[in-house]
Amino acid sequence: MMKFWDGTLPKPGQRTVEDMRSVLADFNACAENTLYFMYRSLSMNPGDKEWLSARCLRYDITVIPPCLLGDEYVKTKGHYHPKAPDGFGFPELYQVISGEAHFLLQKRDLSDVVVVRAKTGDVVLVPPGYGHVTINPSNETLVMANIVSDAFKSEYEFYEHNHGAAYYELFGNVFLKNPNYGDVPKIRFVDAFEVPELKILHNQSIYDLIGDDEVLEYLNNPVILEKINFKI
Ligand SMILES: O=P(O)(O)OC[C@H]1O[C@](O)(CO)[C@@H](O)[C@@H]1O
Repeated sequence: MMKFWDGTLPKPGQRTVEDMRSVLADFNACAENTLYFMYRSLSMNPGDKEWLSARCLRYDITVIPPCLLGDEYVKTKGHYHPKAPDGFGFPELYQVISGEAHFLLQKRDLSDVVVVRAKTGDVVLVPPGYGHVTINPSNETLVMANIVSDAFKSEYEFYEHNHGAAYYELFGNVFLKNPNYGDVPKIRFVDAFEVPELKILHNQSIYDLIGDDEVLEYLNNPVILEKINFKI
């Protein structure tokens, strides 16, 4: 696997198949190895660390080796974010460092389900009010980075209770509706896109946004995204 971080890495959070069982298409799926590794709160130097912590932000890297769980591609567990004090859900900024990702996003009221297809270098902004699962639909390791507010706890209950997101992605890129959901919209498929007004650009490391005093403000004040009418 390529080197994805220059500094020392902390001990990662890990998810095994047992941690994931409640959200899998096949409850009895087996996997010997850890499914993914989460390196949280990374910074390259003390200045960046202080800048991030003063703004209550976090830079994480997640590594998801390829794996099939039964017929289903490996994925993150899935969660929603609560609302920020300004009344809009906390968003999250992602970038694929290497590999390929499908970001399966669903609105809380299930009025919209979107799959954002992203390849190496692509950026994806998860909008307020959307839960997210990241799928590795390839036979390469997916390495992705995110910057997110550190002022909230992820909410897993809905995904656990409903045995995953509204759809499962199976081998051959087949999306299967999760039978535990009622009526859900058809998936909208979109390619990852840039948001130039927020300096969110493909192939420009999101890490380089650290230190810019205005550009990541929407992560704690999501109303800013409302004002620029950001839509996925
Ligand atoms: O918490 P989950 O659903 O397993 O997803 C893991 C992902 O979420 C994050 O915690 C950020 O939302 C990342 O560190 C990681 O990519």
